[in-house]
Amino acid sequence: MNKIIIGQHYYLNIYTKESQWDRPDKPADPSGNGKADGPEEVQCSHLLVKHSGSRRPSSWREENITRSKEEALDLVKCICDYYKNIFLTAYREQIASGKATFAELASKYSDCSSAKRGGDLGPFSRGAMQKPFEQAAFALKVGELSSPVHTDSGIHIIQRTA
Ligand SMILES: Cn1nc(-c2ccccc2)cc1C(=O)N[C@H](Cc1nc2ccccc2[nH]1)C(=O)O
Repeated sequence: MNKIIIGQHYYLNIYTKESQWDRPDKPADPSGNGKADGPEEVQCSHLLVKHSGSRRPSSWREENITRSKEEALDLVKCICDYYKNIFLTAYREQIASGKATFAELASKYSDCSSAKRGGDLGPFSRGAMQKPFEQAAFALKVGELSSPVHTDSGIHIIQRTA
C-alpha cells in the first residue's frame, strides 16, 4: 500500500489516469497506449461445446445436450488439436486461399448461436462477457488461440481476431 505523504507532489498521466511519485522520464503518450490494463476492446471468435451442466444445455445443433463435462472437454481438445494441426501444416495454403479454418470449425461444431457467423462475437469491452471468457480473451494477442476456457455456458476455444 503506497504511503500518502502530505504536501508532496505526485505526477498524474492525464491519458491513462495513472499516478506516480517519481518525475516521469518521458512525455505521456496522448494515444493512451501502454495502458497498464491493456486494450479497451477486443474482437474474438469462439467455438463453444456445451454439456449437461451448461447454463442452457441446448443449441441450434442439439435440442437437448446430454454429453458430460468430461466428454465436452475431450471434444474441445480434439477440435483444438485438429485445428492446430491443420493450421500449422496447411498454414501457407490457408493464407493463399484465405480459408478461415477456425470460422469453418466454429460454424460446424460450436453450440453458440454465433456459429452462424463462424463464431464471431464482434468487438466487446470488459464487463460484457462471463469473467473467465473475458480474462482469457483480453490476455490473447491478435490471432492467438486460447486453451479450453470453462464458463457457465460450457467449454470454449477462443481466437482473438482484433
Ligand atoms: C454472447 N453471445 N453472443 C452471441 C452472438 C453473437 C453474434 C451473432 C450471434 C450470436 C451469442 C451469445 C451467447 O451468449 N450465446 C450462448 C452461449 C454462449 N455463452 C457465452 C459466454 C461467453 C462468450 C460467448 C458465449 N456464448 C448461447 O447461444 O446459448
